Amino acid sequence: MTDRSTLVIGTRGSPLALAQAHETQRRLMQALGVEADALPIRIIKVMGDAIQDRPLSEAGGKGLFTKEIDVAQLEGAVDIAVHSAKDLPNDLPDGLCIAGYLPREDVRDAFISPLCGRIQDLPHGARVGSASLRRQAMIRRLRPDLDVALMRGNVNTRLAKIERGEYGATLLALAGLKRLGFEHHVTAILDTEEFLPAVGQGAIAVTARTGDERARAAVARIADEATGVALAAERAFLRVLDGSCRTPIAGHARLSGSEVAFRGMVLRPDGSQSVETTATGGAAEAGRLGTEAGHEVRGRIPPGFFLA
Ligand SMILES: NCc1[nH]cc(CCC(=O)O)c1CC(=O)O
Repeated sequence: MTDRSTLVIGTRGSPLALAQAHETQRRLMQALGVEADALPIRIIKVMGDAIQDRPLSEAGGKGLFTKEIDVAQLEGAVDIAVHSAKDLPNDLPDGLCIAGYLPREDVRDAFISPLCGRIQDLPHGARVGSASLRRQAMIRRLRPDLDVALMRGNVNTRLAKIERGEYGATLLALAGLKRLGFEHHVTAILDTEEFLPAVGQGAIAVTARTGDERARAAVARIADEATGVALAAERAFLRVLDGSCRTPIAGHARLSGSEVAFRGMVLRPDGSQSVETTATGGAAEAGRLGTEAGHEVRGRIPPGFFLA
């Protein structure tokens, strides 16, 4: 266990992860009325940042962005950890829990290209880079003629690849671009109607040891209820459908008043087919809503759907 007077924040070392850790630190300083030195940030190296030459879906295993942080947290080297909700596996290891989510950033994807203003206007066969199976399938659905290629690396690296002309366009989460101050790189923001975001996109999850009441109470002070409700629905949907990390899945829940509206989708990797559902229900039932939506979609997936 670390010093009682401090709460050590664990994070990956990518620029976006650090921005998210600093946002968490800032919010905790304000909520708890303490200085930054009471909330030290400790960077932990993770496998997902080391592998840059292949899709992470081929690198094997879940939690490539979280495992080493989980270990540090369970050993007591860090007390809370800051994760992009999107990169958090369905099941946390025993002994860790999501203590809260920060208020969600914009959930939408951004289109970035020096060539044109919209995916629809890209030249025939243009090379579009993305590492996300969901984005690859969605792009192919809109434009089967494009050359959709793997693009790895953190947000900064990907923007550099566009600037060097290695790719004609890419898609990135608007949330990450905003947090890095890179909004000016955005060519167009994609409506959730035509381009459904990933489960958890734009949300930051803060984890703690299940038995660490002090850390959990601190995070509860900065936790956003509406984001928690939306994420309960989205993560429940993912849990039902994600047999593997090779499945293009999208899902987005929104809370208005006490009602949750959810939309979820699975796509064939080549974008030729998709199965989609919408559901609404009470906020208290968000998890069940997502689970039922998942079962409903799963029941309509044709045989061989994912084997494109
Ligand atoms: N998988 C990488 C990742 N994890 C979270 C974000 C962006 C921030 C977010 O969605 O909260 C990104 C980059 C991207 O998809 O553009």
